[in-house]
Amino acid sequence: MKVAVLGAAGGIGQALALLLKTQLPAGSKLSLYDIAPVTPGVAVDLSHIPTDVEVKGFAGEDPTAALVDADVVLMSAGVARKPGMDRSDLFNINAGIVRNLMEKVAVTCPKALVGIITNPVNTTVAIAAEVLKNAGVYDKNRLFGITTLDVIRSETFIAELKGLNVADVKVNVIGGHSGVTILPLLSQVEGVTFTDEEVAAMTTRIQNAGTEVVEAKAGGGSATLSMGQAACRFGLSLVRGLQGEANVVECAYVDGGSEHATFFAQPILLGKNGVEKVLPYGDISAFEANARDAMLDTLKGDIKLGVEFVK
Ligand SMILES: NC(=O)C1=CN([C@@H]2O[C@H](COP(=O)(O)OP(=O)(O)OC[C@H]3O[C@@H](n4cnc5c(N)ncnc54)[C@H](O)[C@@H]3O)[C@@H](O)[C@H]2O)C=CC1
Ligand SMILES: O=C([O-])CC(=O)C(=O)O
Repeated sequence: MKVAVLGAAGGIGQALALLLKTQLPAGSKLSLYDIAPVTPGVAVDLSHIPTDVEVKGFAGEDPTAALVDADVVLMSAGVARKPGMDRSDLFNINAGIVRNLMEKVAVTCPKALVGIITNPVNTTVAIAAEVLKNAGVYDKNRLFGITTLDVIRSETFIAELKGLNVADVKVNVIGGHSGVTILPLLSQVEGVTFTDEEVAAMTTRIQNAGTEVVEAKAGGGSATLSMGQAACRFGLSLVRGLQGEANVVECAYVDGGSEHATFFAQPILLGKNGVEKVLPYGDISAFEANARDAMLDTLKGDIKLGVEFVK
C-alpha cells in the first residue's frame, strides 16, 4: 500500500507523516511531497524510526515522482488561517494549489483514493472533482473531503462534558467543514442526554473549534496536531477498506447522491474501491433538521464557487 502526503513539510503534513510511519501496515510505502526544500530531510528523519514502512521525500514544483503508484493521496498543501480570517479567506491561494496538484493526480494516479484536507474543504473538494472530470477520470467514490477533525472534536468535547470514556463516544457529523455547515448529530449519541441549552452550546463549540485553535495559536496557524491525528485515522480507514476489511465506517464529505447538496458529509462504508456505500445518517432532532436546512444555501454556494473556479 502506498500513501502519498502532499504538503508533507507543513504543520499537518509532518504530524500526519509521523503517525503514518508508525501506524501504517508493515510493508507500506509513505511518499512525502512539498514545495519546501526540507521535505527529503523530513523523510530521512522519519526513516530512522524502526517500523516496516519505507519513506521517501520529494521537493520542488512537480509532485509527479511522489504520486507514482499511490493508492491513497492525502492533501494538506496550502495556507492556513490567521486570527480574524474565515476559512473562505483561504480560497484565493488554496484553490489554485489544489487545482494544480489535482491535475498531476489525474495524470499520474487517477485510481488513487484522494482525501482533501486543504481549506476551504467545502470548495476545494468541488475543485478537485472538476479537475478530475475535465481529465475524464472522475470517480465519485474515490474523492473525500476529510471532516474527521469535526468527529474527533465532538467525541472529545462530549466525553469531557458528560464524564464518559472517550473511546465509548461515537458521533456522526454531517454537512460540510466550516461554521454552520458543521452539524454534529448530538441527539444520536448513545447513553447521554443533553438539555436544549447544552445542545446549542455544544453545537456552537464544535462549529467554532477551528477558530478556538486559531485564536489560541495567536497568528501561528491553525490546528495541526489534532488534524494530523484526524487525517491519520481517516487515511488508515481508507487503507483498511482497500485491504478488504469489513465494516470500516467514517464520516466524510463526498459526492454521495445526497438530496441536500452535491457534496455532503455523512457516514460512508469504505471498501476496495473507496466509497462502498453511502449510509443514511438516521433520525435527527427538530433542532438538527432546522440546522441542516439552514446550512444548505451556504454549502451550495461554497460548492458553486469551486465548480466555477475550474470552468
Ligand atoms: N480539513 C480540516 O479539518 C483542516 C484543514 N486544515 C487546512 O490544511 C491546510 C494546511 O494547514 P497546515 O499544515 O497547518 O499549514 P502549513 O502552512 O503548516 O503547511 C502547508 C504546507 O503546504 C506547502 N505548500 C504550499 N503550496 C504548495 C504546493 N503548491 N505544493 C506542495 N506543497 C505546498 C507549504 O510549503 C507547507 O509546508 C490549510 O489549508 C488548513 O486550513 C487545517 C486544519 C483542519
Ligand atoms: O479552522 C481552521 O482554519 C482549520 C480547520 O479547518 C479546523 O481546525 O477545523
